[in-house]
Order: sequence, then C-alpha cells, then structure tokens
Amino acid sequence: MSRPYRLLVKNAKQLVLICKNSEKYLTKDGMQNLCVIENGSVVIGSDGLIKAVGPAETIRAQYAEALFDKVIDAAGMCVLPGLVDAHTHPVWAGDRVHEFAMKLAGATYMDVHRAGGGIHFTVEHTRAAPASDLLASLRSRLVRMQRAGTTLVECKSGYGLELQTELKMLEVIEEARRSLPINISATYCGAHAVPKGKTVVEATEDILRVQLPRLKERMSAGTLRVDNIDVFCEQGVFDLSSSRSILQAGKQMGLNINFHGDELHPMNSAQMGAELGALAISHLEEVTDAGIAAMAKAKTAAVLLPTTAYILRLPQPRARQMLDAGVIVALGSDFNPNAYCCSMPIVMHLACVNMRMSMPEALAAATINAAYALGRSHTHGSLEVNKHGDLLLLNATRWEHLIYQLGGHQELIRYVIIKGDIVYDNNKILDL
Ligand SMILES: N=CN[C@@H](CCC(=O)O)C(=O)O
Ligand SMILES: [Zn+2]
Repeated sequence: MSRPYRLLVKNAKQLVLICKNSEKYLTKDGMQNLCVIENGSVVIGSDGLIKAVGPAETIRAQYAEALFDKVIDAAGMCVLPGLVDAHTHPVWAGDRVHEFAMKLAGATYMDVHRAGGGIHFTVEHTRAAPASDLLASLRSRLVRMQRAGTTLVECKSGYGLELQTELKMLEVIEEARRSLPINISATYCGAHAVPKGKTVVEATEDILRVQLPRLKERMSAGTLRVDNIDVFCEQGVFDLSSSRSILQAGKQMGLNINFHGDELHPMNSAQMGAELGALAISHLEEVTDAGIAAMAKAKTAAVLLPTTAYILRLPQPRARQMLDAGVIVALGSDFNPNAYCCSMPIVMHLACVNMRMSMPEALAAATINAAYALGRSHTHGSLEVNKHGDLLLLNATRWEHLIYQLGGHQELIRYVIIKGDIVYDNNKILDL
C-alpha cells in the first residue's frame, strides 16, 4: 500500500510560492512582490497535490508523525513552481536552419513566407511525415522543455492547414498528453496560414464547414481533447473578419480563445479579442494604446514572446506599457521552426533585458499568469495547497539565479518534479 504522502521537500533556502491567496493572476505591484518563504518546506500527497507549504519549522511540527515515499533535503537550494510555457508550436517535421541564414542576411519573416518558405515549408514536411515520427520528435522536444523547468506547456497544431493533417497533429499531442508526465494544453490552430491554392475566404470556409465540425465530433466522442482555438490574425494571412468568425465558432464549441495578434502590423486584434472575451492574445509587438486598454479591461492575458522579436529583429512588445496599464502579462517560448528555443529561463532573461521586465515580473509571467492564459491557474502556476505538486529545485541560494545565469539552467536545475514525482534528476543524467 502506498504511503499517505508522496514527497516532502524540506529546508529550502527559498521557497517561492508566487502568491498565497488563490489569486488567478497577478498584475502591477502583485507581480513585483512575489511571496517567498525563507527556509521553507512543501508536502505533496499521494494524489500529487500540495498538502502544505510553509516555514520548515511549522511543517516539521505538523508532519512529525507522517510517512513519506521520498524526502528531499533542499538545504542551500531554492524551490519554485514548475514553469508554464504559454505558447509553442512543437509538432512539425523539417527544420528551417537554412532560413535562419536567410534572415541573418536581411530577409524578413514575410519575405520568407511569401517565397513559399516559413510556415509553408513546414506544412509540406509535416503533411508528409508519419504520425510516429511527429510523436518521436514532439517527445524529445517536450523532454527538453521539461529539463529546462517547464511542467505545463501549450501545444498548437497548425502545420496541416487541412483536416487530415490538423487531426494528425492533435492526435500526436493527445498521445503525448497520455504518455508523458508534462501537462499539456492543446490548441487547434488550423488558421495558422492560408494554404497554397486557397483564398482567405475559401480557407475560412474550410475551417468553419469541414475542420471545426469534425473536431467537435472527435471532442464529443472523447477521442481528442482540445482546449484552445487559435488564428494568425495578420495582414496577408487571416484578416480581422475571418479571424473573428473562426474564433467565435471555436468559442461556441467550448474552446478558449487564445490567438496570434498584432504581430507584424497593427490589426486591432487586441480590441477584437477583448470584445470576444479572449483568454489570451500572443505577440502584440504592434498593439496600439487602445488595444492595451481593451485587454486590461477584459482581463485578456498578453502572452509576450521575447524570442520572436529577438530572432526576427522586430520592435519589442511594449511590456512596460502593458504592465503599467494592468494587463495580465504572461510569457511563452514560441518554440517553432523559426524560433528554436525550449527554455523558459532564457525567455525570462530576454524579457528582462529586452522588454525591461523585472525578475519578479518575469517569473510571475512564466508561472501564475501563463497558467491563467491557459485557463489553468486554479491548478498550476503557484505553490499553494490543493494545486499540482509541480516544482523545480535549484542549486542556488537565491531564485533569481535562474534568470540571471543566461543559458545556465542546465547546471542550475537539480530536480524537476511533476505531481510529486521526480521527472528529471540532473545528477542521475550527468552520472550516465
Ligand atoms: N506568427 C505565427 N506563428 C509562429 C511562427 C510559426 C512559423 O514560422 O513556423 C509564431 O508565433 O512565431
Ligand atoms: Zn506562434
């Protein structure tokens, strides 16, 4: 018989709870003043949920008689909630390393896209790839993210642009969800680009009349779980009105609206998303002041993606204006063949240096606010009783080292824990 408690992590130099009053998200001062306990412990039950967090002395007294499957002495270490990556495109075949060279030589994202590269290149390879290959590469990407501290990740389809391949991608995501410990939020992104040979109107019709109805059947039958609907709302891709009709149709099916907006051109995507009750909008490099105000009012999260602006040499999203206006700011890696980054610690570092966020703001954005953007902040994003026991242990006495040491997360992260189980032990890997 299993013992009543799965894990005790005791005596952490810093135990970073993020928040402690069941906040669904943090804004403004709440993001600056994270809840941190010096010398703390956390208890995870056999159901994988957090049973207690607090000062080490208090937990020691309360759990003096308890039995634990495992005890980790975290003296000299920091404990943080597992990181949440709110935006990724991790299912695809065919890398685009050749395009990186083109972009370094001056080609823009849309130059490459119009020349038949970019998303179209990946679509061609992903359509041709067997599901087993897509699953194998997805697994290794997710394991890589997990090693960098991510315990909940959003995963999009969107390199099929027709029913069969979009379903193939969502099935691969579903299989990963069933077979890997990492938590997944699945997103249907059939409107990621207008497929070759179709107009926007035809592509929109195909999504509304063919793809979404089939998806609805599969969701009702319980063979596919999809959480969010996404569209690339952009000049030369899906315009405002086609984006609106696709997002509305998804919402009617019970999906959360969570889409790409105002990336390369100001499209008024933010205002449209706020009006539709979008849970999140990603990118926002070109969002207007009115868009920022609308998102703050509607509690629509802004998922900022520092790797995109960095790699494409775009203007940075105006994080400071959004934060000052009270927008719920979250972060994502945007892992995709254009931006090959699996590491949320690197994303937080870029957010601090290039977008002028503070370290506490970046950590809040990569935990509780990213969980909010995925509709999961009641279960993830902070170390609070009854939430999932997903955490990281750092070989450092201050948590800020995770952001400060650019690219140092591989050495810093000692353990990654999901629902009380150790899913990554740095010492064991290094011993191999
Ligand atoms: N902007 C649209 N989609 C992706 C890029 C996808 C790709 O280039 O394959 C993004 O979020 O950056
Ligand atoms: Zn994206």
